[in-house]
Amino acid sequence: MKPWFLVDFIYGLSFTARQERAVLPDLHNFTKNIIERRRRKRNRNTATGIQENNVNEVKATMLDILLDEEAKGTINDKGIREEVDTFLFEGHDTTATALTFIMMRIANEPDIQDSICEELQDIFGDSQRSPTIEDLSKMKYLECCIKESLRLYPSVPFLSRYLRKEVVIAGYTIPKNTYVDLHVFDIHRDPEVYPEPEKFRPERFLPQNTAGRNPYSYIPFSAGPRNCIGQKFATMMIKTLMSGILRKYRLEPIIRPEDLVFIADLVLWTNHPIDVRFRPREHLTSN
Ligand code: HEM
Repeated sequence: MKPWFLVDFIYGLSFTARQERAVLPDLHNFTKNIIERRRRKRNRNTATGIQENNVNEVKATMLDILLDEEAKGTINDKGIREEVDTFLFEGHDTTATALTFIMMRIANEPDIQDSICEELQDIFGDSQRSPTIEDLSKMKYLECCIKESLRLYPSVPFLSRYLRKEVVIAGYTIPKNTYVDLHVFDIHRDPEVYPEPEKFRPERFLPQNTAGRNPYSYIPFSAGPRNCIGQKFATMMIKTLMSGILRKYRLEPIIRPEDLVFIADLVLWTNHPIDVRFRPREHLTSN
């Protein structure tokens, strides 16, 4: 953090600000295209009388709600773009990072990988059908693995808040008007809450083992009024992708967890690629 960047004028002269100005038009065009495509589709549907929220049609999306509000004059084009930006950028890198780390870790935990595959075998048998929402809800063990992976590798490694009021925590007074960083990465490695914190133990998240645990000791999706709105969707995405991959491939390690060198940026990353080997499973049968 460079405190002098807090002064807009100084930041505006920096190399970082120049880079930002160079890439911003691409980013805005990407979002504008998404909004325009939806606007055109809605206009076409209005002209032809198609109801989007008819069960036989595509369901109404959050973007539709925003476009409805625009028609009522409660939000403008820029406001819609900012909302779409938030969803795209909060949702993309975080989920991609979570997937990368869980694949790496599962590749390094062959017994745990076998247990996930047994669960998938119970759900799907030898069928290659796509998962339904009900199938996803049956993936209890995979869900524990996702939670354990997000404990060790939280996509958002720290959260920042600006204190408008003075706060006293454990006898320490933090004055108002202070920026506070909450180090999720370290909170998730507290040995008093998670004995042998570096070990990958999905059973830490079985209901009988989470009862009584302080809810703020596990915050990969943050907590409170500004927590992640996409939490359930992200978990469903990861289950869909991981189950799809593990039904077809065995994951084998290339990089070891102890070799990771982390970078705590806005999203957790490493200063090197994270490679995993995909070995096709032989027993695949078609159905
Ligand atoms: C594994 C995947 C994800 C992780 C770990 C994650 C984590 C987080 C965290 C920690 C925050 C709070 C940031 C803060 O308090 O400063 C957040 C906010 C948010 N997330 Fe996610 N997220 C994920 C996926 C998604 C997805 C898929 C979406 C959208 C479909 C999404 C949408 C949002 C939005 C809109 C916010 C802002 C909420 C607000 O400020 O009120 N996230 N996310």
